[in-house]
Amino acid sequence: MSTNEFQSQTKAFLDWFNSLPGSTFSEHIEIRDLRERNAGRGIVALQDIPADTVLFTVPRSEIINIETSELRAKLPDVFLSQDTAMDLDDKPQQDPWSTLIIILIYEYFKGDQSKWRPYLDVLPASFETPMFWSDAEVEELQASATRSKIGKTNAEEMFHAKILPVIRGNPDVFQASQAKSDEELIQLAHRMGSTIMSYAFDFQNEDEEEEDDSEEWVEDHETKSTMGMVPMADILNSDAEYNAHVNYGDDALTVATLRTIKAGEEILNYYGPHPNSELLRRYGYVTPKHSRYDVVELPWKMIEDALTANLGLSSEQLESAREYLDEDEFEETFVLERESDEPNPDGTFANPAKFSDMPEDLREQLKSMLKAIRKVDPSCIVDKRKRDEIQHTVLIKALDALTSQYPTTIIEDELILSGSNLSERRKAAVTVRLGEKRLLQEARVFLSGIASDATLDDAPAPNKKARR
Ligand SMILES: C[S@@+](CC[C@H](N)C(=O)[O-])C[C@H]1O[C@@H](n2cnc3c(N)ncnc32)[C@H](O)[C@@H]1O
Repeated sequence: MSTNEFQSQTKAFLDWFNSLPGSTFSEHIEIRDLRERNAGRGIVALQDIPADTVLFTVPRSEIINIETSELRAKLPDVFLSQDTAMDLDDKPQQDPWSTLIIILIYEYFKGDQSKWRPYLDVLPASFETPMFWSDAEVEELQASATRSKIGKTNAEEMFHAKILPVIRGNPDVFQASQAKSDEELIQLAHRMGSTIMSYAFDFQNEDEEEEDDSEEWVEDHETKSTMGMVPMADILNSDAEYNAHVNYGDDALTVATLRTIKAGEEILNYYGPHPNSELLRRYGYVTPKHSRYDVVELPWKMIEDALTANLGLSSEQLESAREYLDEDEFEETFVLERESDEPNPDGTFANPAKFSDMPEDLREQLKSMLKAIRKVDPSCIVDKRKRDEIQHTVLIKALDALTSQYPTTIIEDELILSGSNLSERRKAAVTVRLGEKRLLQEARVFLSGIASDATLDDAPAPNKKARR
């Protein structure tokens, strides 16, 4: 898109936003074209702005969600089932995700008649997330577990089950849809789904959350959450260190600075403590600062393979040992991550993240497995000291096995990244896999640092992890 076209869309959006009753937009900030650094639009400070300054205000009435959309009244049956959490007349129950996709498709088809048209015009039509990558581009992620999370097929199954029937079943409501093939509608659902993934805000149980925000509770009440598109708040880009945040007021959302922002600095929101793999999957970009949250998924199978090789177990012995393990507690994969404090209240970090221990649940499962093997064949593991040695060796071997599944080394990846003419997608993929390899290396160094005669149980206790 030409710079002129891009800027006139930005201006139309800002004029529209300023015309909304109850909206505010500080004269000390500006929406800027950041495409040169592949960041689309963003908001930049025009002068130094002190901490705790409100930058803009978005009235709740202008958010696109089930509360503000006319669709709820037009298609009560479709959205009723979400409230009652029941399937009605075999119609699939809509969830917050599918609900917002349908609402956005409805507004898209309304074209100029949509009250959100200038806002919809500044939302993206294409995406850099791996869902839209070629096979060769995905291959660049190498052994990253994120490859199994791209989920294009699942998304399309959902669109066929929940989105298409609503549109096709209500041609008078989605009038412009009649000229579209099913395939075109699926592509439109992809576009809206990806927009939601990288732009929507989650208004999960806001009122109740104040009473009790334990993770358990949130899981129990998942169906009550709603998602919404918040004009202007979603123009903010993000990084692991950020300088602004969104306050959820009763009538409006306000965005305020967390610390002094210098003239020319970008205003950055916080999308969450995501590893680069997740940032890429959801938002289509990566940043050096997010690598502190990188994770690696270690499959239990690799631990078992290392155990089998180390102890010379037969597959029958392994099977028998596995039967002793508690099925309900059994984990197939373990997440390796660094210990990272929560960001400071001003959005900065006090300390770098640091690998401080193998996952507790992995150590427990390995210990249980070793006890089980001892029951199957007492000669394998004669005493506790031997058991600790085996644990140590097996963990190192498993890390090495996982590392060897990445076809290139850390040094090779660093060389690739320092080269020129790298496509943005390749750069992102190499950054993700390199971050995972570095974490694996740190885990290995950590394990090697524990003297082989010390027990893993003597390893430093993990401190509080950042909440995910
Ligand atoms: C909520 S939107 C932010 C506004 C967006 N830049 C735009 O032009 O509409 C999220 C998207 O912005 C981009 N983005 C956000 N933070 C970024 C960053 N630090 N670097 C590069 N791109 C970023 C990514 O494309 C992401 O999917």
